[in-house]
Amino acid sequence: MAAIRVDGLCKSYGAVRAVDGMDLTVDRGELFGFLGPNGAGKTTTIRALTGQVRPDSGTIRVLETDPTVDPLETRRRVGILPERGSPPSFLTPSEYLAFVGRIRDLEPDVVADRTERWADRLGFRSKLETLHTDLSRGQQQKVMIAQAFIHEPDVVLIDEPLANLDPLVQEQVKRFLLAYAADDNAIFVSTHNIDVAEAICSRVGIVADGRLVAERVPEADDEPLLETFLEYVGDADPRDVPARDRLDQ
Ligand SMILES: Nc1ncnc2c1ncn2[C@@H]1O[C@H](COP(=O)(O)OP(=O)(O)OP(=O)(O)O)[C@@H](O)[C@H]1O
Repeated sequence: MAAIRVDGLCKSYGAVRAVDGMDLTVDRGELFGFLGPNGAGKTTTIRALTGQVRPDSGTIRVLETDPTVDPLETRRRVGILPERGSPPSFLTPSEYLAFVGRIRDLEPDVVADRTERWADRLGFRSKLETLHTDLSRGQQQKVMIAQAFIHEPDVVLIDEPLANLDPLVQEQVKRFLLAYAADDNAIFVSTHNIDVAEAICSRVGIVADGRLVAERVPEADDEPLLETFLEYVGDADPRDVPARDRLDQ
């Protein structure tokens, strides 16, 4: 049974067809890249996968649960790293991760143990008792990565995983994501960074105008992903459009 299955998903906002007949499947063990230009429908699809957006039509199953029927159960079982998410400014990483652990039904000593492991892995141990408001954007992103994985979910949905991280931490996070997916979990990574997709994803779906227009296995394909991307998406080079510079939202 697929970890994520989407069939014929459609969602419009007024006259804008944000998602228009999306079909995709992600199996356990896969690090699936959802690659598309600005406005292609990536975030709307992720929001539908987590039950935050109600589709107009189509079916979705995440770990065999329908997020439109049971969004709370879906959110309990998956990890979510939203693109613009940031931890509450008035809490410290320790307090926030303890809070997330409680919501996820984890024992306090398990949360404390995992908090320390994540703080060591991503290098924010010295900031565990500092209010988020006094942390840099990259340090906050590390805390957000920790909260997405703290309950060791079978499926993790990530919007732009490496935004705001320095190159060393990017490398650590890439390695972690690869190992985590290989351990019979499914990771769904939405990005418009073609280098990230090519470097870490076992399979890449190219999304344009609200639907999947091509799928590639970077390791097995001769054609560079950039070529395929341009073939389907036009002549905008996604390397020219870093997330923080986008103006269209
Ligand atoms: N709440 C909303 N109300 C109206 N239109 C919306 C809303 N959310 C998204 N859209 C529109 O739907 C389309 C798809 O948006 P979406 O955010 O899903 O794209 P995306 O692929 O995530 O883009 P980006 O890479 O820029 O984040 C866009 O045209 C966008 O303007």
